[in-house]
Amino acid sequence: MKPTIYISQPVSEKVRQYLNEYCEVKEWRGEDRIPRETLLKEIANVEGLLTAWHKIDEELLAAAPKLKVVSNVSVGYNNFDVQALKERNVIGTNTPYVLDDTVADLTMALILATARRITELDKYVKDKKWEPVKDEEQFFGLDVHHATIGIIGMGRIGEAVAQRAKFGFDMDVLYHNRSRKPEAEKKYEAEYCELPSLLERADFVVMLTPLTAETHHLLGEQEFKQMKKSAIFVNVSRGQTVDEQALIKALQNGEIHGAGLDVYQKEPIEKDNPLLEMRNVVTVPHIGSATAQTREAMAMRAAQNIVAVLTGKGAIDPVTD
Ligand SMILES: NC(=O)c1ccc[n+]([C@@H]2O[C@H](COP(=O)([O-])OP(=O)(O)OC[C@H]3O[C@@H](n4cnc5c(N)ncnc54)[C@H](O)[C@@H]3O)[C@@H](O)[C@H]2O)c1
Ligand SMILES: O=C(O)[C@H](O)CO
Repeated sequence: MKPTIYISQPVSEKVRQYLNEYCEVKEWRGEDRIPRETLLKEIANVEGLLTAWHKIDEELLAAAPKLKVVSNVSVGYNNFDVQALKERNVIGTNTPYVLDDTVADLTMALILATARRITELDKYVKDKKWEPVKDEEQFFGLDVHHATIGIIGMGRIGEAVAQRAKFGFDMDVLYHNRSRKPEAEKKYEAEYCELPSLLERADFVVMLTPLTAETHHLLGEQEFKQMKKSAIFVNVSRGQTVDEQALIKALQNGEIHGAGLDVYQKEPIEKDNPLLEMRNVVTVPHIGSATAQTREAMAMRAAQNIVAVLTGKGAIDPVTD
């Protein structure tokens, strides 16, 4: 008999067909995101759950006593209580590698858009304010090429950003990571720095660590003060790796030049968040991996993880801590 799984978010026909080969598939078909109470009821008898954003904690695991695997359609798994999964012998999986280039592209887009004021000046043109001017200084931005990038979290995506920065834009690459990466140092002529030194030297500070207890508010008031006044901060990791109030203050006080943001303390961002009023801040709605090809690859990888566990082969991408 095939194991039953639950899919709490839309997947393509191709992914559904693949899962159907190995599993009885139950699926959320509502217009909106599935409410948690509904999810808890739906998973009462399933062995696998494919999800992307639900909190996977003791309450959810207790509601699904037959569960063997929770497969996240996401590389970040800060929605998992890993200890609770371990205690219940449930395997958690994520989707590394398949999204690295797409997220790195978005990171470079945020760097460029903020430095060259793309969204601000796009609005200016579309607001029909463009008139012949004597002094074009009002349109000036900052150079990205040959500047110094500081990558905090030199993992899979961090390296994909370093590759673009080094070979696409001739940038000097500094990085801070849990451990040194000699191969990356060679490949991108990257220099390892302690955090304060990276913050002092980088023109572009890019946050790419996972959200963990250790990285929660890794950047706060003191760290923004350490950055150059001309620095641009880019966050593509998780909103909570940064103290958002401190970021807002640093921008308001001119302690940094600007910010490019894909992630926020609260998502969707609150309508009265001061970041939304700042011309020097580029905001996008958590779209790091949001291309059709990459989201399909992520969903397929998540499906393969579920099947691998439920057919006894062992997870391809188990999360361990
Ligand atoms: N915005 C988006 O749409 C989007 C998309 C993909 C990933 N992400 C985020 O990016 C994160 C990174 O993804 P990845 O695939 O590169 O992960 P990864 O595990 O390959 O890399 C993370 C790196 O951060 C380092 N790190 C961890 N804790 C640290 C600390 N305290 N100080 C310094 N370095 C630390 C690790 O050593 C590792 O090298 C994900 O966990 C996710 O939160 C966001
Ligand atoms: O961690 C991830 O994969 C992204 O944030 C996608 O949601």
